Amino acid sequence: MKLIVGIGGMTNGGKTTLTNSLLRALPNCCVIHQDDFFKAPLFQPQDQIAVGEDGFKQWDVLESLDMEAMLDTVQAWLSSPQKFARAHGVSVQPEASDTHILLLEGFLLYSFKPLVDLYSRRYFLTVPYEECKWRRSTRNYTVPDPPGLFDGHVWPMYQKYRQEMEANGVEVVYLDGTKSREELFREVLEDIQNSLLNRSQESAPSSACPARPQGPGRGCGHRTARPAASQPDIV
Ligand SMILES: Nc1ncnc2c1ncn2[C@@H]1O[C@H](COP(=O)(O)OP(=O)(O)OP(=O)(O)O)[C@@H](O)[C@H]1O
Ligand SMILES: NC(=O)c1ccc[n+]([C@@H]2O[C@H](CO)[C@@H](O)[C@H]2O)c1
Repeated sequence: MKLIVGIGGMTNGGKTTLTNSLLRALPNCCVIHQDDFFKAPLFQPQDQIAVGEDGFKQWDVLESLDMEAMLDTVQAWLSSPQKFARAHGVSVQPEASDTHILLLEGFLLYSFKPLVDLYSRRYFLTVPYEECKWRRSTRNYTVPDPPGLFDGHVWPMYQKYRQEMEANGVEVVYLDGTKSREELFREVLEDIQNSLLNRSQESAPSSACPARPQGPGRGCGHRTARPAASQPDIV
């Protein structure tokens, strides 16, 4: 069973923090960080990041990311999660060897069409504007934010892409990033575990579920876990 989970949402919503906790807790779990696909690798010239009419480097637009390369990496995982795990130093747990989870972490996860349908779960972390701006001001990015970047570029692009995502009907599970790290972790871990349980019950041979009270084609009637909240599992 393969599950691709998106940990998306706004800058400084807490995506990396949550992702790292989930990575430690979930079996056979790999991660791909969208920030690794900026067209400006560390220690190389940043000439692929356009400068806008506002004078700011346009970091927060999809064109600044090599999304084809990110998609290739996801497809490498899909074609052999075992091999991908080994190559990324994740040791496969024998007792859960048929379960593989891929976390995608990033701020523009749901704006690149070829990726959108690959997710089994799409989470979207948000915090209020003031909190976001404050958290961002405390960060040290490899390329420091020039003065005015947040209000002039980062926040307007966040609003634009979020509006597009919603207008396109992409279903996400919103998470309140002002909750404690522990609460967010528990909430998402439980939801992913329920997805796994539902998936394994759906794929169980029908002989394991002789009584099908929900009628043909509706899956196993022994479902005990909370049903998936927002969209079917499709991987
Ligand atoms: N639940 C939380 N409550 C309070 N602070 C948090 C929480 N989660 C993360 N933080 C803090 O907020 C800041 C951003 O967290 P993190 O790096 O996880 O966010 P992010 O969404 O990955 O950011 P970006 O992708 O923009 O770098 C960090 O200083 C982190 O310690
Ligand atoms: N990771 C980087 O190289 C980098 C460089 C410049 C800006 N950023 C910011 O990262 C955020 C996404 O995590 C975006 O809001 C970028 O502005 C990242």
